[in-house]
Amino acid sequence: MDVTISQSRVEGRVRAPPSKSYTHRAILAAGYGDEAVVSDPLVSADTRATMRAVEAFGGSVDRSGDDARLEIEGFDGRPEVPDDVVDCANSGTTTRLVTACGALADGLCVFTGDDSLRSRPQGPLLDAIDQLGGRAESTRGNGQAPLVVGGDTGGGRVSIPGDVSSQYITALLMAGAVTEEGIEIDLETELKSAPYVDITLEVLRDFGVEAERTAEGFTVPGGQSYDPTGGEYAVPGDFSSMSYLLAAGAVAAADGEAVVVEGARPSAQGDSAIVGILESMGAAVEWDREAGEITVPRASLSGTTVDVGDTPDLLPTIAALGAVADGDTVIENCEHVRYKETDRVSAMAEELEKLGASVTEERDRLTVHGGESDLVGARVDGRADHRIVMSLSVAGLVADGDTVIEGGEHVDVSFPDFFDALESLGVDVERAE
Ligand SMILES: O=C(O)C1=C[C@@H](OP(=O)(O)O)[C@@H](O)[C@H](O)C1
Ligand SMILES: C=C(OP(=O)(O)O)C(=O)O
Repeated sequence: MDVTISQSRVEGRVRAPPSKSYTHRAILAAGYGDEAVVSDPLVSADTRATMRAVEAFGGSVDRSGDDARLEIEGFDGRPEVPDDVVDCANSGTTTRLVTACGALADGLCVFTGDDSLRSRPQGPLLDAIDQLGGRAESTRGNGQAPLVVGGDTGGGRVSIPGDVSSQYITALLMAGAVTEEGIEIDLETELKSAPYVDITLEVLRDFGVEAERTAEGFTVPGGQSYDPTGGEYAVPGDFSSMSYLLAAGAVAAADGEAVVVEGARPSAQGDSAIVGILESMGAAVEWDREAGEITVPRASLSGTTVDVGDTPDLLPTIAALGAVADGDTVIENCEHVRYKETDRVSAMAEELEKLGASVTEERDRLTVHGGESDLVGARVDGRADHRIVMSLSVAGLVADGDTVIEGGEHVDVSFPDFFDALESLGVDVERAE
């Protein structure tokens, strides 16, 4: 679907969608348990993939009502061998988290997904399962899905790199809790995307599961059960999704007006760093943490330097902001951002250039030379990647004329109502099937 964004001013209140990361974990945690309710979940293409996997392992997910509550019956620590191949669609989180779960099954599970998913790295997780005595293979022998996993793994000690994906650690911690022995994880390198493991530790704690950081990495004792306090788990708002709304306010709020984003209660999400990043670029952001509201008026932005080691999903947003700001915006420590739905470092460099921005791409650094020329509307490729689509939409608010973004439907992965949210803020959005 092509989406056309016209140069627009924005104002008003908008609610952030629930967190994708928390929703995935809560659904799977409920699956590992006996039964639980997940309230305020994100229902999107990616989280539906995790729901399907829980069902494939023998659980059930009741979405009746208005999707405000998921009633989940779990498989109680013993995943069944799925009747069929499990389709993880576009979701890296689903793939990694359910792969470790599949290693507990008494038989073989097959996990696959779309073209993008089947090009993402899974090798270190397969190797870890192998170290635990399970069976884990890539059908093409290239460390990518389709994956065949099983072996009734009982736990143990693994050594794994931390600089490819933190999701491997999350996957092992979640599965390790229901193994006999538990799992000790030794990190071979520095951990990238570390706050996502903090989210995992928070969700595990809320489901009554003990796990912790150690000098070498992480540890989770075995023989535990998943059971949230009061049988219910509430998902907080998503700061990665919020980043587009906040950026929209900073680049395009009407004179004397602001964008107010609701659902912004503090949590373990590293992507709440977007607030400080906007401030460092000159925006007068106000965050009422108790009310969970962030207010952003338009600002004359200037370039900044950001290390995205902890916050890879903010790279596209920061790159779009950099294209509007004056001076250089330097995004450092970003090699792992190349292993996402697409290579987001290249994708943002190439697509922002189509809008007239000047960008220098290096393996581990992206520099956007803002202020050299005004952005001009053009046809850009969303690369079938929700975050590229949403970030280019932010740039489109400022570009002179119309910006046509190909593949707008991919926002369904994490923020299905994204274009409705923009419209509610006053953006002129046209969707062509
Ligand atoms: O665990 C999670 O919920 C996520 C971890 C991050 O991935 P990596 O750990 O692969 O960097 C992030 O990019 C992704 O969107 C969600
Ligand atoms: C990389 C992302 O998700 P996943 O790894 O789950 O595909 C994302 O949402 O930006």
